[in-house]
Amino acid sequence: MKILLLTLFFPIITFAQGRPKPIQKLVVVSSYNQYLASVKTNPNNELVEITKSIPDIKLDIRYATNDNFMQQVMYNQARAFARKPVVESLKRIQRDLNKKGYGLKIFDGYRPYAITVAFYKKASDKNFVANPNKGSKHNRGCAVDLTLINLKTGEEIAMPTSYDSFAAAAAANYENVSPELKRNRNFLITAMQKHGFKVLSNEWWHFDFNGWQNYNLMDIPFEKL
Ligand SMILES: C[C@@H](N)C(=O)N[C@H](C)C(=O)O
Ligand SMILES: [Zn+2]
Repeated sequence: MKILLLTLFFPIITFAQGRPKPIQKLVVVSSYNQYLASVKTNPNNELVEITKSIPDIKLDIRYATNDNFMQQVMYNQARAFARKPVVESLKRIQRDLNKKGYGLKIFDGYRPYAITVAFYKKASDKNFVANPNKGSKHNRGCAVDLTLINLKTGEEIAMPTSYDSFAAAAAANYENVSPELKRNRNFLITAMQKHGFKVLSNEWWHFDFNGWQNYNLMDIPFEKL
């Protein structure tokens, strides 16, 4: 009986153990018509231009300038987009912050997949850029890079590092910073968390929108949107 059971189960076990995990093919939407169809099916898929929904929000789109870690212009247009529910949440955050004398400044939103590929190729430290094998939440229109400004002066609120610094102090829970910087960073993180965003552990400025898994990776340039 024992032998019979072993003979029956052995091939199944080896098959299950020996079979390599199926490689998941990455789906990246690069057709504008396919994107339009997805919006028709679900209006939440729309990539909304952030300034159209929040006209008073400040932009500093570094990837449309040379002033970024790539030291080259990556975007032809200084624009920022995100999926509809992401922008709606940003609007609520901006409203909350404005009441306290602060505002948001956006460094980046939706990022076409091809840009993530270029980042990964050139970045000196791959811990600060998404691996194209998985793609970035920016490619899904579900991540934003941002900071706080003083509403009266328009000046940035001091943070532990500059944007896109590859330093250890960029970590969202880095301890060895002054009480003031820690307060500012935590104030931003709390304001974002309240409306559905989660900070990236090694980048205080990068926030992923909860539910990003429901959105496809995209490779459509800003010019088409
Ligand atoms: C490149 C940096 N601003 C960034 O967004 N990094 C994360 C990890 C990403 O590429 O998704
Ligand atoms: Zn980011």
